[in-house]
Amino acid sequence: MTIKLLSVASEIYPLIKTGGLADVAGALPGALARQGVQVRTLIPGYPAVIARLGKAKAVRRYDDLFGASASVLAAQVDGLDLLVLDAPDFFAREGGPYGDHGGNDWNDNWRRFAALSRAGADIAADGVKGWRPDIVHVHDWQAAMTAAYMRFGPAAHVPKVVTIHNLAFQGRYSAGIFPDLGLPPEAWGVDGVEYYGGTGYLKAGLVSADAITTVSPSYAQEIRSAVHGMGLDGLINGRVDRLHGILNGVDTDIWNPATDGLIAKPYSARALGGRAANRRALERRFGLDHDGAPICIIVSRLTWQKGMDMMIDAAEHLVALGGKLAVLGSGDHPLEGALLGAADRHRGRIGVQIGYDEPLSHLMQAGGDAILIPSRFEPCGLTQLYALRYGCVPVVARVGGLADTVIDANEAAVGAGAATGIVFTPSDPLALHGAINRLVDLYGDKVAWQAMQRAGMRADFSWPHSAAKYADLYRSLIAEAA
Ligand SMILES: Nc1ncnc2c1ncn2[C@@H]1O[C@H](COP(=O)(O)OP(=O)(O)O[C@H]2O[C@H](CO)[C@@H](O)[C@H](O)[C@H]2O)[C@@H](O)[C@H]1O
Repeated sequence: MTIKLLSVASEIYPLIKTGGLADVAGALPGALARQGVQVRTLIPGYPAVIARLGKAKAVRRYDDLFGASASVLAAQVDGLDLLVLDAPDFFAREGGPYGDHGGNDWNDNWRRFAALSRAGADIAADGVKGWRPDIVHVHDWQAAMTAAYMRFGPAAHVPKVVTIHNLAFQGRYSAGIFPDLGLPPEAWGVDGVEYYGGTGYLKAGLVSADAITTVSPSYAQEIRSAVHGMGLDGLINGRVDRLHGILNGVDTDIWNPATDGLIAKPYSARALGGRAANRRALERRFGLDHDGAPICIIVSRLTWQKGMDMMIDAAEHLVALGGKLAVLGSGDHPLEGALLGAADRHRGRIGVQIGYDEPLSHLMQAGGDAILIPSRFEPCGLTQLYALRYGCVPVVARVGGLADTVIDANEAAVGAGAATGIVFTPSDPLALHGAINRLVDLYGDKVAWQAMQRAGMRADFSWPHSAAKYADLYRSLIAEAA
């Protein structure tokens, strides 16, 4: 039996992306189709989305959705079956999906994402033009309230899955918004949307879901602890029988060094020599010296989560050892400034580009020798998966999905040809320095290094395995609800 699934997300690649959530929301529908799951994805009608719609049909209209007139448009874009919440009052704005160009969150985000979630629950209840979902899968706090609206409304019987991509973002607001959310009074309370005296969107989703998933097995364990649970560990432990860790995958149509049109020269594990042209292109792009020293790359949000504050010292250390560094990212302004300062001090050795540049991220994976990911926590991490596929050796902290996907180059693993990267713990400056020492040493041993590159390129983190796990989960929840 084909399963009809409504996915609700606040971003989706290739239409709108600020991070890994978009990659997952964009790749899962195709992977799930091969598992007999037909996905339609509800997303907000940001300008970038509306611009791509072409011929779209209004399949639902609202005169007053949290004070705005809105409609749901159905369209196919790049093979994605989309339902777009077109609500210009909420989404037709200059800036990013969550805030203005200056990085300030919109102050009506509570209303914008309650509206998205309300629309999701309405589609779950009524369907659109005869299409009714058998199950609803929502992503992160921006969509999590869908599960609460469903639970306290006519779609209560439809199974709901909430996926946590990052517990650090929870959608916490004051208690004062509750009367405007349009939920019944019984939704207020410890088993509902109330969260430490305020309103918690992700929390409301987690208590309302039939299954909670997160994006790696290790992170599923870690969030049960106070250190990584970010205030929700009690709730998560109480629902542990409903908790699943399913690893993200790589969209191998987009991330394939043999066919990638965004890199200087395609290559494969058998013909690694092709990387040299990408390496040179990367050096040119970042103004790095042309020499044989290892090039480390960073493609990341520049934040505390990603351990980027540790990178300022670590960059000095890498340069002192003769290495080079190319950074692409944006985020905390002081960190951006500090990295630019390091690049100024070390011309030819450190290059920094502040901003978001999808094509450049491909060239970096293809030309970099190693990618540095010193995250303090990492629900899954996608850049190490792309790196593995591109023969760019990951140097990662042993947390979350990083721990689940990279095999450390200890003596035994190197001897067995199994090593795929360098894994260090804890996520602190000392251990990061140690990892950089190991990286520079290992890079000097060309045979061991290439063996590591090839082992990483052979590792299979494509979507079929994970999509099968999601499909099994959906089938069991549908059977349970029947
Ligand atoms: N400046 C830039 N220019 C171009 N591309 C850039 C970029 N900065 C980042 N990217 C890209 O954005 C994505 C980031 O994905 P990650 O999984 O690493 O982290 P993120 O923290 O956003 O996602 C959260 O959700 C995902 C999905 O579940 C989890 O893997 C992760 O652990 C969790 O923190 C990658 O595709 C990367 O290439």
